[in-house]
Amino acid sequence: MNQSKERRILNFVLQNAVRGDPCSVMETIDKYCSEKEWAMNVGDVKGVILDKTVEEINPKVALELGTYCGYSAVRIARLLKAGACLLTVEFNPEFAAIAKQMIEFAGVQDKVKLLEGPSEVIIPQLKKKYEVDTLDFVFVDHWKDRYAPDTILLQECSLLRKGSVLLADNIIFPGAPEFVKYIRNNPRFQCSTYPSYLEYMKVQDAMEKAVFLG
Ligand SMILES: O=C(NC/C=C/[C@H]1O[C@@H](n2ccc(=O)cc2)[C@H](O)[C@@H]1O)c1cc([N+](=O)[O-])cc(O)c1O
Ligand SMILES: [Mg+2]
Repeated sequence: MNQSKERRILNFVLQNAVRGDPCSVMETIDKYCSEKEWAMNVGDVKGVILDKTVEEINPKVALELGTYCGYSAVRIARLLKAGACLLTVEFNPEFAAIAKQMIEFAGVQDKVKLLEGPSEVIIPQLKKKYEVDTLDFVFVDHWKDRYAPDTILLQECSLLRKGSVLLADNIIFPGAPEFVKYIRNNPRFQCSTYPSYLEYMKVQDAMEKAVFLG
């Protein structure tokens, strides 16, 4: 049976990127997805907003919802300081297997823990099973109708502390209207919007940054 797009992206990286070099892996994925097959990586334009947010926070414990092929996991992990870690949640076994190989090829596997399962199952396990106290940073990039319920779940599980930062992708396209309505009207979050462009396309998109006020 013919291989998936995600498998083709991984193979292109394995054949063309420099092993152990996260930037090379990111550039190679961006090259493939802008020239050959579009894919829903955060990409090189919105990726700069992600970079700046991670560098500003310098998180010790970061969470990503929606690993996909591992592009943003590599992007985030390359910026983490010694002793810091990224927990990334993926529930599609095929994508998880691809992301695992992508993360290892990039050489950031010591900073990344890939958790397989749906976010609504994994989030309540973070404290006891994965020994998380609170999260410094959360990159939200999974199913758009899960953004709001999972933000609520993070609070219910006491995983956010004063100053925890959420960064959500795709606020404009495909859009996450329930999340935007929830977060911007919630006095416990300080929100700011970063207009940008959809990965690999001349289509408007934006990222939303929400700081939990405790
Ligand atoms: O739909 C989008 N993203 C959904 C991502 C979903 C990913 O999150 C995982 N997951 C992990 C845990 C879960 O609980 C649920 C899903 C899924 O298995 C998938 O790997 C999207 C679409 C466009 N677009 O242009 O169409 C652009 C983007 O940047 C996007 O992010
Ligand atoms: Mg996205």
